[in-house]
Amino acid sequence: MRFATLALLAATRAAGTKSSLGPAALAPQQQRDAAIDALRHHVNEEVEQRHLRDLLEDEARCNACTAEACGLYLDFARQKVTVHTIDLLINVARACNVEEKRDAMFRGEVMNPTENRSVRHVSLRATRGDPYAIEEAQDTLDRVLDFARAVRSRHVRGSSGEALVDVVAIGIGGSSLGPACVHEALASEYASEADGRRLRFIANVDPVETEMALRDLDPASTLVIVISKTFTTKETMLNAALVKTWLGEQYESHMCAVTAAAEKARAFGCERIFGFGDYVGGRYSVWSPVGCLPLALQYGVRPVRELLRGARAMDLHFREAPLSENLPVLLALVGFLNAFIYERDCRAVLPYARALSLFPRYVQQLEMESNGKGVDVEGNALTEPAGEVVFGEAGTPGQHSFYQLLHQGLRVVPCEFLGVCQGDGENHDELFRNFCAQADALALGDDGGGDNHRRCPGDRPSLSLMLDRVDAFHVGALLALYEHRTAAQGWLYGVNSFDQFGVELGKRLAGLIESGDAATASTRALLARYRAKRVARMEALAAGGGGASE
Ligand SMILES: O=P(O)(O)OC[C@H]1O[C@](O)(CO)[C@@H](O)[C@@H]1O
Repeated sequence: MRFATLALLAATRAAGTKSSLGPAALAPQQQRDAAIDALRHHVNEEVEQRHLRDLLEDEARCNACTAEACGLYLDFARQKVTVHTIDLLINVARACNVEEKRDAMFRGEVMNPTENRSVRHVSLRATRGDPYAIEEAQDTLDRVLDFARAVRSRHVRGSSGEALVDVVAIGIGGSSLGPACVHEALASEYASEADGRRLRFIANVDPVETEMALRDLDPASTLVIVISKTFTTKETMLNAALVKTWLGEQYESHMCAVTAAAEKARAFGCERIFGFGDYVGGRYSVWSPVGCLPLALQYGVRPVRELLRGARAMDLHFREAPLSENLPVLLALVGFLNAFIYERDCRAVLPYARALSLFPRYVQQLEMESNGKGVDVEGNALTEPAGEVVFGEAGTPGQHSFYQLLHQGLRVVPCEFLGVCQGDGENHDELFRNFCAQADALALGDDGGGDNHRRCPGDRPSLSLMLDRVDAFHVGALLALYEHRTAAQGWLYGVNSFDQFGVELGKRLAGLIESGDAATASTRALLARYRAKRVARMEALAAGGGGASE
């Protein structure tokens, strides 16, 4: 356990009772340090040594470790907490001004100081009367939905006069992961709304991705959406250029753009443009035309409205529920406890629902790009790491793969299990049994009948989150829950969750390589080999061979 602020704790104790140095008497940083030290001390003395097997026997404690909102039910009884730990965690949230920061975010204050931006994705799912609604965003949504209606009713035609039916969405990072995750989530429940339409995503600059996405699509009946907030992202621009060529000379009527840089989109050849403000970060943009346009084209207006309604319901809950019942805050506190106090570097997100199979990837960007920071919001080096390595996959296949490490490895990986109530038949029942059983197995463990090879130590923390069903409303609520959790956990860490300068360096070095100025001898050698192999392949082709045995 790290004790970066032990000195302050010692000073606090030396100065007398807790109340003599209570929160009100301390500066903000000291309040935070004191609250964290109190939590650390309690965990160290009263919780860490207690096995989850014992903690789970206390029924009152189990009941205290639940909360519910918007059709999502949280059970964190399998976390290494007592009822008192929850109180101390909430003290940490208060000392970090989580409520004040949340309110400032909703008011539209600058929450991203390094880029001098407000953070207003909540306004995208507001209704017109909400105090934090933005008229321009509401107008854009209306335009998006009108356009989707027109396309779906076959009134929008391509250059040859055919109606545009299938959609290819080109974008990367936040301009892809959210929309793709929701698309996958809705595919089964809203199959009849899709009515045979196809929605494909192209993110990776690997040309195989484009080839696979376009395979069996007809350019004459395909609408292409180039999604890029900046309209400068190299991968997206290269993929868009490839697809533009595939569309042929009359590409204009087949293309539209979603961007905050309309001029650049126009220069690329897109006339139909749906914008959004720079107050919406890429990874928080699924509620803008970034997500609403492809999803409304695929599933129609109603599911998109439901998605926004679910997210808005979570916004209201986040704004109004007391901290002890507030789902995003509780998730953030549990995450912080595991990462910061118990020093667990990884976290697994494990949906027991095929529909949520892209959710771990979505959360991965959301959290790792938001909270994977090395300095605090003022630029001071952090003394303890922020952010966790997030990974995961859907359903029982993981149990036959990486769960081995979860059960017996010495690395403890806190898990988040997502289960769904709705679902029929023996297979779904089995899925749900596994959702429950894995959480218990991790917590309880087993002595393996005295055989060390078979022994599972247990005492591995997890939480269980249950959705009533995977429909657009609950998916909206779920994504908004994780967005707010990410922001709240960022405030606990003290970082700016809304910039991402770390991703720039790799882009710059790729640019240097392009201009013949590779940064290291190792890279120069890799490039030389790459080029030599290409030359050999060309020579083999010219000589009539396939180059297969080069
Ligand atoms: O929408 P854009 O500007 O193409 O950016 C795509 C993604 O690239 C990133 O900036 C990271 O490189 C993400 O934050 C963003 O979601």
